[in-house]
Amino acid sequence: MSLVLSVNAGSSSLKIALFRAFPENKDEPVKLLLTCSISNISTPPAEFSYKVQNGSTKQEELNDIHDHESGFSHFLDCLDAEEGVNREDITHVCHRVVHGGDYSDPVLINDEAYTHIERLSDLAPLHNGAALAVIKICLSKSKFHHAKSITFFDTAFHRSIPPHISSYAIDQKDAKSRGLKKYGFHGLSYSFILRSVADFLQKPASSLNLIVLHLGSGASACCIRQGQSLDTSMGLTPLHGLPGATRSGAIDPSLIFHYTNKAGRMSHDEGSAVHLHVTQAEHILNTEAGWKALAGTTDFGVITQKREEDPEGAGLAFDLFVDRVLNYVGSYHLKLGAQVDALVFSGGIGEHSEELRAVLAERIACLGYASISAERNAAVQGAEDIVLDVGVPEATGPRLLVCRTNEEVCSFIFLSTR
Ligand SMILES: Nc1ncnc2c1ncn2[C@@H]1O[C@H](COP(=O)(O)OP(=O)(O)O)[C@@H](O)[C@H]1O
Ligand SMILES: CC(=O)OP(=O)(O)O
Ligand SMILES: [Mg+2]
Repeated sequence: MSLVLSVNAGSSSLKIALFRAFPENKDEPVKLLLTCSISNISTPPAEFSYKVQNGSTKQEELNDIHDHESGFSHFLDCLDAEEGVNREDITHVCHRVVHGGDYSDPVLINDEAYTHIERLSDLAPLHNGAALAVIKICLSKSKFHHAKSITFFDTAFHRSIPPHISSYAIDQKDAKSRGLKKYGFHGLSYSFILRSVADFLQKPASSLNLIVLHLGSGASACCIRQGQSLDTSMGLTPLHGLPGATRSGAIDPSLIFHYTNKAGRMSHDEGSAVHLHVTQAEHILNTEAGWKALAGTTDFGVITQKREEDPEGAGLAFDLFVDRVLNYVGSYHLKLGAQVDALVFSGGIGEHSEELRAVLAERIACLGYASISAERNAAVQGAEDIVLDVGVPEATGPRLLVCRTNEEVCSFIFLSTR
């Protein structure tokens, strides 16, 4: 018997799952033992939830968790108090690492891989550093005696994007020497969704054309053709594409050069302009923009509730998000030659916002997509299924699905099928 820990360091969350595997007996089913989820990780109080399968659940707000490292340490304290679980039995720790550059396969962490991921931290400032902080704890012999740490990269799923889509229209010699191209992210989520939707539709994954919306604190869209990523909305970094909890998403790149910390003033406004260093502008666009800037909250649930009473804040944020999502659905529909099996909603917002699903479904109905069923849409919240159809039962055209994504399981499945 061996225990496998899977860790997903998201921008606002840390999600962890512990599995029991039987490497010596392939017929013995793998068992999920417990899960832990810490959200609002950098805006205390963090929400800590810890659930033992068929056992106890702990849910609390904690002020002493302020980053991924303190969150993971708190999880380990809970794990140590768990009867029947011995940390010594953990043989593998799977880590989701958002930016893997040109790595196409999972990597066993050694000094070289660690340094490589560290170097890529500038390209995923909200993510790679957080994952490395957790990896560092797992590499410490006092914490994990025999465990191997393996990294699974979000970027790997998008290696199939062809050059005319992944290249930027800049000098290709510079672009190639400096690795400046679209990498794309949320790849573990997209590969879990592809596998789950294929099971649900009972079709081979390699035959599916999907438009998938992973809408969470970081939000992206992916165009999947014949089971492979053809395009995705994030780019060189996870900042591009759709706006998120604290990220601006796509902007005119020139905005950076006109941006001052006295919002609205242009650089030619002599005397009053406050010049920001480019890296400060990048920091603001990553951490002070998105819902936080528009509506004063990072919670899309609150935005949804307040959109009528606060049209200039929450209302603007909601409508702007709908507009940006439509940009991608429309263009991906064309890239797939209108041959789409399903549009899939996922991520914290996609899985929980009945309202956003309803508004988006209404807007894309003109392309022949299934009409949304109000009843099925409302029933998503209480359901346990991984994939749900929210279209009306007699619908024709591309299906409307919701998939509860699971990036922790995805890396584990990869490990267990090798
Ligand atoms: N009921 C809800 N309605 C709308 N949005 C929600 C709801 N519940 C959670 N969310 C959104 O989901 C986000 C978290 O998404 P998730 O994919 O779990 O995050 P992360 O990107 O950190 O992995 C929250 O910040 C919140 O905006
Ligand atoms: C890539 C990314 O934005 O990830 P997350 O949504 O987990 O922050
Ligand atoms: Mg996430």
